[in-house]
Amino acid sequence: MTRRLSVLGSTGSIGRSTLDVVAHMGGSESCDIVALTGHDNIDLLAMQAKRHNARLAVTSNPRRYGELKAALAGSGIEVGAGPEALIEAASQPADIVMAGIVGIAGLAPTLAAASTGADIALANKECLVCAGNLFLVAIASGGGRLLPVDSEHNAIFQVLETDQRHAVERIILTASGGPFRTLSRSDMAGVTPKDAAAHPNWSMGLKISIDSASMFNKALEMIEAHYLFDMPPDAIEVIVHPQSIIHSMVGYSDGSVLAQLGAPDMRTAIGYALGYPRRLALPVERLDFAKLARLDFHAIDAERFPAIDLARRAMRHGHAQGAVLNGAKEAALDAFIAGRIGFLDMVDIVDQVMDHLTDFAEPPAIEAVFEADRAARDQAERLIAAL
Ligand SMILES: NC(=O)C1=CN([C@@H]2O[C@H](COP(=O)(O)OP(=O)(O)OC[C@H]3O[C@@H](n4cnc5c(N)ncnc54)[C@H](OP(=O)(O)O)[C@@H]3O)[C@@H](O)[C@H]2O)C=CC1
Ligand SMILES: CC(=O)[C@@H](O)[C@H](O)COP(=O)(O)O
Ligand SMILES: [Mn+2]
Repeated sequence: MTRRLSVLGSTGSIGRSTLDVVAHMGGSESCDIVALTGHDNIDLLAMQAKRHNARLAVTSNPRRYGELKAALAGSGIEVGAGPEALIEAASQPADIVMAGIVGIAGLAPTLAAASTGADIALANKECLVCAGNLFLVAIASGGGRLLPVDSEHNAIFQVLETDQRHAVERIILTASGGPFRTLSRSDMAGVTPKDAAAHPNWSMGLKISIDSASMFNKALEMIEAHYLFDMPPDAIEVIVHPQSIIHSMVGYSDGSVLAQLGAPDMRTAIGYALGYPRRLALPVERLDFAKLARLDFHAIDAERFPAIDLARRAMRHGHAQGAVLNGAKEAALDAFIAGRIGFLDMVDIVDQVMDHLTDFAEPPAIEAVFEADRAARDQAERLIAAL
């Protein structure tokens, strides 16, 4: 089967893995590439567009238009730049759109893609974290399917029996624990962005890697699961599983727990979404259980990883509190990467911003999400400046 595919964020970790899956499709499975988008990595974007014979290549950074145009001159590939061109790329008729842009920057183009009725392969977790109900309504009114790509949510999607939804008691998200799984809180105070980006199991973009170290990644994933699977906050558990082999689990009313396992390679989750409901043949490592020998599990230490409690607070509060948490987190993460604040300052800042901004209503439209995001960033910036 040939499907028309657009990749938002094709130059990133998810985008590159997506195109690798496409390149390995065989038999009757293939994709025609409609649009590819990147931001600053113009050389790679142009190379991908040529290699995959894309119809359109767009950089969301308007200052890079000339470079992209020059790189694709004579190729016959249409070129665009800037936020409007990004929305236009996302709105092109396609059967499936991979949402692989990092951060809230992925929200507007993914919503635009959803409204065309395309299936959305959702890697970008911030869409649901910041605009949960709004995003689900956009998917429902567009008529396309929402296919989770985040490895934990993809795992749950794989083991959630649709006709047994009434019997689901809990979902259990696994967390690797990141590079600081065993570090004391006082030692975490001195870590650098490079230390924090060194994920033990997964090769990913810089921001999600650092979020894994602070467990803000898991916090975002709890909120993502809350909306995606319509689960109350108390039915969403997190367990540390250092090997990242079990990607997540679903617990049923008869005591059964179903899990999805696999090597830590995003191509499995991406391939599951691109091929759904069929399974593709993929060149990922096969698990050798004799070599693995054991799988470990530990409770989360909430004192060392307070981001988990912030996620529960955001879910219980509802409304725009996911956007507040994420906006403050994105501002604090940028400040940490820039060397302006320490690792532990990030969670303190988000905590304080969430305490301060509690009055936003349920966002009726994307503008209200951006308003909450902006307020959270402004408040976070004030706290960062005062440190
Ligand atoms: N990487 C992974 O394994 C996983 C990622 N995710 C989620 O998927 C998303 C993407 O993550 P990942 O691939 O690691 O991130 P990367 O940083 O590797 O890639 C991000 C992509 O977004 C583009 N981009 C950056 N800034 C902007 C902007 N302001 N506007 C539009 N596009 C922009 C980048 O372009 P350029 O590089 O050209 O500047 C790049 O194509 C995140 O939400 C992450 O949480 C979820 C599960 C696993
Ligand atoms: C691959 C993926 O989905 C990441 O979100 C991954 O889960 C990060 O691992 P931890 O956040 O559990 O360290
Ligand atoms: Mn994940």
